[in-house]
Amino acid sequence: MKELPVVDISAFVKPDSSFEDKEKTAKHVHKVCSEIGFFYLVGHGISDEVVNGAHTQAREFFAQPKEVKDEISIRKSPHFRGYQCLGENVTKSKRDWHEAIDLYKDVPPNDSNPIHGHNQWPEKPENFRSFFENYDQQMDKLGRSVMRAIAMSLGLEEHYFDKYINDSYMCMRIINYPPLSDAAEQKEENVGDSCGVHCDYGLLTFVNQDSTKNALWVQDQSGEWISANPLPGSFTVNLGDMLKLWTSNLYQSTPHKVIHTNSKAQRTSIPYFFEPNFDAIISPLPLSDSLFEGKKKPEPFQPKKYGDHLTSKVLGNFTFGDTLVKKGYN
Ligand SMILES: N=C(N)NCCCC[C@H](N)C(=O)O
Ligand SMILES: O=C(O)CCC(=O)C(=O)O
Ligand SMILES: [Fe+2]
Repeated sequence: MKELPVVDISAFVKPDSSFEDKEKTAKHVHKVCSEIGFFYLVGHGISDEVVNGAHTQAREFFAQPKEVKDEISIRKSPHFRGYQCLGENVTKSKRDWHEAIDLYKDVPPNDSNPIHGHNQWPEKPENFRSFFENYDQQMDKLGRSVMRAIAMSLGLEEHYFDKYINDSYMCMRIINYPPLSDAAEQKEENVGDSCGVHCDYGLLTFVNQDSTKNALWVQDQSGEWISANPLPGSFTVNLGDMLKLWTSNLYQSTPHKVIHTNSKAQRTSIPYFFEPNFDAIISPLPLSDSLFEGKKKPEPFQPKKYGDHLTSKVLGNFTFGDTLVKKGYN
């Protein structure tokens, strides 16, 4: 069985690393991003306490009765932020069998786009909000470090991406997956997977998985599905659509899905999406032909504003999407 590669990012996390150490890491990053676009990240500097704490917070929130969780229901937010119950998220017209809290960068509501607004935070657990605000800060810093490695891996200056990510539009999902068999037992209609096949929308996703095995699956370039079993001490990282666009398909925005069937236990996972600035225009980078060794360099893609891509995806993600369209959000 194939396994995902491991990337040690410490040369970009520690201050005062040598240029040689960074170059070595960047070379490896290049190989991994062009071959699969999914890897385990170690040497990231985030403490076990923070990594595990996210699961403790998540489990405590999801263990509450539905009425309590619905106090911050996403249906109450015109900004797509808050709690979505089982089956409320949709992927490729099928209902996903998970419940989640969706968070985005907190910004004043603004008529230019429906997603802009404030998050909904639960009353309990008590320190949930401060925990995840701190988590966001730490992950944002890590995202910038990995983007410096990505810049060098593409033969660009280390800080090339800084101006595109200095106001990154954070997205985070705090997810709970009951076993998929529950949906069948409860005769739920139109349920697909725990989370159906999709690619992520931005730059880098840092998935903080619990220890459940054989749940997250990744499709490689040959079409084979590989299990992204959690590796203790690592984040499971994948690239999003904006890196694929930036690199004209040299780097992969890898399709993945979640199927949680193999146990009676709930699975928690907290993907942190490190994104460009909302208004960043992503235009294909002027990459050297030599980077494409062996591969055909495709015609550059059309430039896109990241925020437009995010909005078009998010608007289609919920069972109540039609209502939103009728309300004039689309
Ligand atoms: N912010 C991100 N990347 N969220 C990914 C959610 C994936 C499932 C969603 N229903 C979909 O179809 O995309
Ligand atoms: O549950 C996971 O580990 C991954 C979830 C995911 O792919 C997503 O929410 O985009
Ligand atoms: Fe994903």
